[in-house]
Amino acid sequence: MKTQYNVRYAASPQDVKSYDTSRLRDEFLIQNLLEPNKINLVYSHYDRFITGGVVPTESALKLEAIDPLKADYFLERRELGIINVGETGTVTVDGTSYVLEHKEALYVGKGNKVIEFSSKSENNPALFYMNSTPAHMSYPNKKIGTEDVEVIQLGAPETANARTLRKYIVNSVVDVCQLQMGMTTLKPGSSWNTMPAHVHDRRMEVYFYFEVPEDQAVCHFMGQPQETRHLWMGNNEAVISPPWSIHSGSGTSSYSFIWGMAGENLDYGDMDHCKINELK
Ligand SMILES: O=C(O)C(=O)C[C@H](O)C(=O)CO
Ligand SMILES: [Zn+2]
Repeated sequence: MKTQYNVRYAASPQDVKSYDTSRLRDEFLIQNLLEPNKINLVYSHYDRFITGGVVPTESALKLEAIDPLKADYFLERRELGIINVGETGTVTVDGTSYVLEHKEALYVGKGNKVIEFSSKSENNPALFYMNSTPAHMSYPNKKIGTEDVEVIQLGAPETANARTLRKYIVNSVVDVCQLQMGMTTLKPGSSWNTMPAHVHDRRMEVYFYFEVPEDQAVCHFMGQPQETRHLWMGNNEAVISPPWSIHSGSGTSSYSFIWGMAGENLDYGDMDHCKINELK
């Protein structure tokens, strides 16, 4: 089987308080997303958000509908965002090909039937990271190059949180139903992302950490602001953040991550910030 998937259910914050390390990791951590010649998908019941990884090597890989969708094709009722974190690759959507270089993205609207992924080089493949959410209408497909993104600088070296945030799939760049995606890169010497931390009860979120050196790690914090937990994460791993949870991390080196969100609104700035000195 070239397409593999698993399902994650939603949990109440009251229940999550009692999870031990392995239960916390089983419920929220997503490992082994990027495997050669495979499409790996995780279907979360938080906003029915799908997190995926596609690594085409010897042949093209086709995105098939998975059983939980009970759909004739994957995008029958969904939209899709793809960011290539590997080498040059191509995504073909109903016969139209989009070449995605490293850190380029593609938005694919509801209703597109045949989505295929390929790499220019089998030995240096594309690494397609994907997020997909239910969609109520069909918006045009759009490639988002590195020059199309909205870039903001956040944090400062003094607070170890200097970082560059790039908005790829937001409604000021591309028409979308509910999906938002972007990428944040820590500046050398800074370790903290998303600090001050925030929650947004209106949206869930998934973070995918990459560019984490092999022998380094990111400690990701989740949970209600006064009841936090942590998960140690390695390169190319993702973590599901429920709407009631903070999502913030500190790395033992600089790193990047892709954030993806879905839910009640498309307002990137709709966040309830937490006072750093009140976190528990
Ligand atoms: O570094 C940051 O801050 C982020 O990247 C925050 C995410 O974009 C986010 O959590 C949006 O809700
Ligand atoms: Zn957030």
